[in-house]
Amino acid sequence: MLEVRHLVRRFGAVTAVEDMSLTVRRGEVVGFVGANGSGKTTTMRMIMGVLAPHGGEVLWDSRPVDAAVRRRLGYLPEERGLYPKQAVADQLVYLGRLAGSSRSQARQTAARLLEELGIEEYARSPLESLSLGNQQRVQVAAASMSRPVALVLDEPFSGLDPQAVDQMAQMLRRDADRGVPVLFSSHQLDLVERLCDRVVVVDQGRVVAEGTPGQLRGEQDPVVLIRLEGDAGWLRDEPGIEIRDIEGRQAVVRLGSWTTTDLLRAALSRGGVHELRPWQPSLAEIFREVVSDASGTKDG
Ligand SMILES: Nc1ncnc2c1ncn2[C@@H]1O[C@H](COP(=O)(O)OP(=O)(O)OP(=O)(O)O)[C@@H](O)[C@H]1O
Repeated sequence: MLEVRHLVRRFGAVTAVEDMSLTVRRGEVVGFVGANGSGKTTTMRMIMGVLAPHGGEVLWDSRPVDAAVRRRLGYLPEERGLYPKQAVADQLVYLGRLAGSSRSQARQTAARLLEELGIEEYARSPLESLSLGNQQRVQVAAASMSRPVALVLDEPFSGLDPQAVDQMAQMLRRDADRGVPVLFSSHQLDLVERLCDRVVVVDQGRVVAEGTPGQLRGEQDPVVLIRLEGDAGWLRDEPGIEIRDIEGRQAVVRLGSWTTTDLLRAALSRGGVHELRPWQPSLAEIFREVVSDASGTKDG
């Protein structure tokens, strides 16, 4: 189990990470989401020991991570970091050997990873001759060469086409199923929602929400969809509810101080109601909400 406890990191006057705590258990894929500059990369760098924390600690199986454990953490850094001119497979084999594999073991692992990621045909090509998306796949293969005990991936999905996204997602899921905790950052919230067991939402260097996508939804006021016989515009003038979306006869409404019955009664007094049902907000909507709530609390 990978644990981050109360990490702090400043850069001059800027506090990039204020008080970051999170856990990634074996078999779990955890999505790390937050606006630009919210402290995800800085946290990952501290997990990897690339950057020293100003407070807090990183634990592996309840013990502070040391150099030996760090060698076994697979890392996809934001700045990437393979050699553009060297052949893809050679770099992977080199990384495998650095992590203690024999040459033949490393070759086997490299071949398997390239195949899983659908880029085996480029094994002998220099990295720079690949498209950016394919280079990205090689970078992720590189993070997996050390037979990692955990994976820490900074935006592994950025720049990938839908097919590559699926291959990468399957690979991470397979790693997790083998017992490897996976932490990855992403701005693609639909993907995070699809792939993750848990989501950690950060804002201004601290965790503002955490849980399964289902739990995060449960913490919100109920949101309902209502479809009326007539125009739904009157809902805009009702205090105590919040319009999320409104178009013609249909609206998506956050109930706030209203109950579903209040809404039904108000709607029926104005005509027929064709449909009234719970609305599942997307992770993107939840994200907007928790981040704006957290910023509001701070400013106030
Ligand atoms: N080396 C550095 N020197 C100065 N400031 C830094 C440095 N690294 C990060 N920061 C600042 O720390 C804050 C957090 O940055 P960080 O890169 O961790 O955010 P992030 O959540 O990964 O953002 P993004 O989603 O844009 O990658 C930002 O304000 C950033 O400008």
